This record gives sequence, structure tokens and C-alpha cells, in this order.
Amino acid sequence: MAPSTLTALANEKTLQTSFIRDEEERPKVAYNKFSDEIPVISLQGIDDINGSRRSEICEKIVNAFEDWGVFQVIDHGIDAELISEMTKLAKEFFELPPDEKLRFDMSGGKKGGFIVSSHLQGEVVQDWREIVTYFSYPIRARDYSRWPDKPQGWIAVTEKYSEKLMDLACKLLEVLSEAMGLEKEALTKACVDMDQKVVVNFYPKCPEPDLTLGLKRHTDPGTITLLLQDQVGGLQATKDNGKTWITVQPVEGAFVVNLGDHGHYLSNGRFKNADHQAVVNSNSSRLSIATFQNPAPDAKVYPLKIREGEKAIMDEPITFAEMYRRKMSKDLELARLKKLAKEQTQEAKLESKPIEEILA
Ligand SMILES: O=C(O)CCC(=O)C(=O)O
Ligand SMILES: [Fe+2]
Repeated sequence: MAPSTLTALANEKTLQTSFIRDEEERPKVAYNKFSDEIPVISLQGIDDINGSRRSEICEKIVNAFEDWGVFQVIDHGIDAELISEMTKLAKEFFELPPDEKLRFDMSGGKKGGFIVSSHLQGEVVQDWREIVTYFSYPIRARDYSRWPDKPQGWIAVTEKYSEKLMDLACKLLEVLSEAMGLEKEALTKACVDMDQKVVVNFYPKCPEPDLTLGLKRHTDPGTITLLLQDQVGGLQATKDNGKTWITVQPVEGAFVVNLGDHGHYLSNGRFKNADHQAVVNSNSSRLSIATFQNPAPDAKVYPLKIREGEKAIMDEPITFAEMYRRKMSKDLELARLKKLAKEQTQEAKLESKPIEEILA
């Protein structure tokens, strides 16, 4: 049976089979073997519209998105105290007793709250993580009854945090719009009424980290994601379809900026949707806070700019809700085929054994 929370399993000696991944999915690089390949970009001077710094920053962001779909941002103007308060309260939430966390259990499709492991129903293998999710924008759609009220003060800090991150995201989308040769507001307008979802990921210490993942390989569906991670390490990226991986070097106070599928489509594939995963370890737990900036569900998804000599990477415009539905059903179909292939291999193995061995 699935555990109610993961924290209890963190002290066991071996990993429950529901978390064990197939060999090809398991981590290939250590959680703390850091790489500096992902650029760290300072936003200092970005507001100086006519200054040369703005175009330099713009160029760096474009290069990073063309190459990896990921960069880290520093000097972003978000108060270090707000960041440390948000992190401290998030950690305290995960230290609460299971019953307290499960007061906000969101299994069964509730919008927001606490859940263990994977968000994709029908997944065969579970992720080694616990999460808390806040649906923070549009503000009129907030359901505060799904926002954990403990530790005390967390709701107010989350409100502030989500507002500041919305501002930062919009600023980055302006730069990207300009880089695509469009008016400043082009990308935010394409989102119609921007949605924001804050997901706090907690990865407890893991007894056999080499056999599992904290969060399996994926691309984020939305426009961009701003990820705050602690200093432990575990975020990994690949740009060759999973052949080789790098572990992103944690940088104090920085946000990792990932381009999502929506951003990828709007740029007609010029910018990569970051292919990433999170690995876990047996030495310490890890916390990351992902802020997803998504378009409104009925926003149209279609390239905003098709450069000369290029062909549109989509046949026709679809809504973001439809784009998401197609992504999820593709993932589920892949999971189903994988399960089937595994069962067939096991059957074949059994068939090739002498009957005495099977019966023994
Ligand atoms: O924890 C991390 O480093 C990655 C989190 C992530 O990719 C996500 O929440 O989508
Ligand atoms: Fe992600």
C-alpha cells in the first residue's frame, strides 16, 4: 500500500519496490557532482531600457534558452529575507506530524494542498518526494481553504512570495519578447490572464538513492518556471535526450529559470523546453520551491514568431488546456507501453526456463 507520508520510510534500510525505477531511468550522475555549464546571469541594469547592459543580459538569456532551456538568475531584486522566510516556513511544514500534513491531503483531485509522490495518476513507479501546492494566480480563483495554515504566518509569506515572483517572471518574459523581435508585452499577452502555481518539493533522505528519482525526467508544461533550491543539490538537466546529465550547481539566492513547453511552442522551437529531473541522496533531505507561470487554460498556443526559412512546429493553434491534455495522455500511454513491455519480458523469461525450474 502507498504510504501516507514519506518521512516514515526515510529511516528504513531498503527502498520499497514501488519507488524502484528501471535501470535506464536511474540516476547516472551524483547529486553533488556539480557542473557550471548552466549560465548564471545577473539582472543588474536590466531596468535601464536604453543602456547596453539590457541588451547584454538579453543576449545571455537567449543563448542559454537556445542551448539548454535553463539559466540561473541573480541580482533579481527579490528580498533575501523573503526568500529565507519562505524556505524556513516550508521546511517547518514538512517537519509537522503526518496527520497535520494530511489535513490538506489533495489526493482525489483537490486543487492545492499536500500529497506524496507523483502527480500523474496511472504512474507505475513513485517519485521520492512530498509536495505542497498553492494555486496562487489568478487571485480571484484562490481557494484559501486549500492553503496550509501551519506553520503560522506561512500564508502571508506565500502571498508576498508569489506576488514578487509574478513580477520577476513578467520582467523575464518582457526580455524574451524583445529577444524574439516582438513588442515587450507579447508573451504576457499570449498568456491572456497568467496562472501561477507554487509547488514546494520536499525530498526526504533516501535509503537507496541510486535506485530511484525524487522527480522523474520531464519538461514543465507552462511558459517559464522559477525554481528556488537549497544548497544540497539534486536538480539535473540533459540536452541530448537523456544520454548525458549534469547536476546544476546550487547558487545561494539564485532562481533557476526553466523554459516550459508553452514557451517552447511560442518561440517556434527556437528556445528549448528544459529537459530535467531531480535525484535524491542518503545524506540529507532537500527542499526546492518551483513557481510555475502558465497561460490561462483557454489561451491559444501557437508560435508568435516564425523566422524566415522556418516552418511552424504546430499544425494549428490549440488551447493550453488541450496542449496539457495531449501531454498527459502521451505520458500515460508511454507509461502503459513500458509496463506492457516489462510484463512481456518477464513472460518471455519464464517461457525460456525449463519447466522444472518454474515449478520449483
Ligand atoms: O526539485 C527540483 O530541483 C526540480 C523540481 C521540478 O522540476 C518541478 O517541480 O517541476
Ligand atoms: Fe520541473
